[in-house]
Amino acid sequence: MIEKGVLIVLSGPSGVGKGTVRKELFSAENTAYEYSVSMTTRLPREGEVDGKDYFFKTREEFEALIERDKLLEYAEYVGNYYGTPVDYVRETLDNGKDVFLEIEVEGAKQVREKFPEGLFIFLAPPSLSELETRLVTRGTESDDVIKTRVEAARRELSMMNLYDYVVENDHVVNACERINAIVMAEHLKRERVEARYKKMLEVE
Ligand SMILES: Nc1nc2c(ncn2[C@@H]2O[C@H](COP(=O)(O)OP(=O)(O)O)[C@@H](O)[C@H]2O)c(=O)[nH]1
Ligand SMILES: Nc1ncnc2c1ncn2[C@@H]1O[C@H](COP(=O)(O)OP(=O)(O)O)[C@@H](O)[C@H]1O
Repeated sequence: MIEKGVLIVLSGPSGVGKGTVRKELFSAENTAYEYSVSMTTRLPREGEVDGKDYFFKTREEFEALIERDKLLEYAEYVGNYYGTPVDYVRETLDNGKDVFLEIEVEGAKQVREKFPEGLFIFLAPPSLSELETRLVTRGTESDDVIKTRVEAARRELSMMNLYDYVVENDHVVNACERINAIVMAEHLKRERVEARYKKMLEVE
């Protein structure tokens, strides 16, 4: 029987660097995780590819997916829906591969309820003022929106104790190293290594 993969959920407040850290993790040649491409109703940005960055859907299509129970979780974020395709996640885990989700906190909460055996990692900023600086430097939001995001971040930060681990995103490479170490430790915990070791001894 194949061991099931680990469902890794990376979440945290807007602007903390989730997308940046995720891209860095997946830029490595030998990434051990499968990235679950999300569904969204937001319009593609320049350079974004359907099926690679997101599956771009109309609101009607997205609502039909909700109706048909095709999403592991979904949330409305700044006027658009975002959600995780449940069939892909289940099939990939069943094939023994780790699945990586990079989602906002409301969605992560839903996954926690449906999938408590997941590995929940909260990406935290070094400080609230650094978070604000990152939102400003990203330059994708107006001053008003940034203010709302920082307020929301206060609430979101209080949710970090619901996670298995908190990783500080001081430097992107450090955050990636910490995440990889956590996943490796989780595998050890789940005794996959022991099982493999036993198998090796059987073969020899
Ligand atoms: N709940 C949920 N959130 C998602 C999903 N995919 C992406 N997100 C989050 O949606 C938010 C907005 O994503 P996006 O529009 O790509 O903008 P950006 O990541 O802020 O540049 C981010 O916080 C993502 O982590 C998903 O499938 N479910
Ligand atoms: N460790 C870091 N140090 C400094 N800036 C960072 C770091 N991680 C991300 N950033 C910057 O912060 C901004 C927000 O990052 P982003 O990945 O879009 O956040 P999120 O996906 O959590 O909303 C971007 O301008 C990004 O380049």
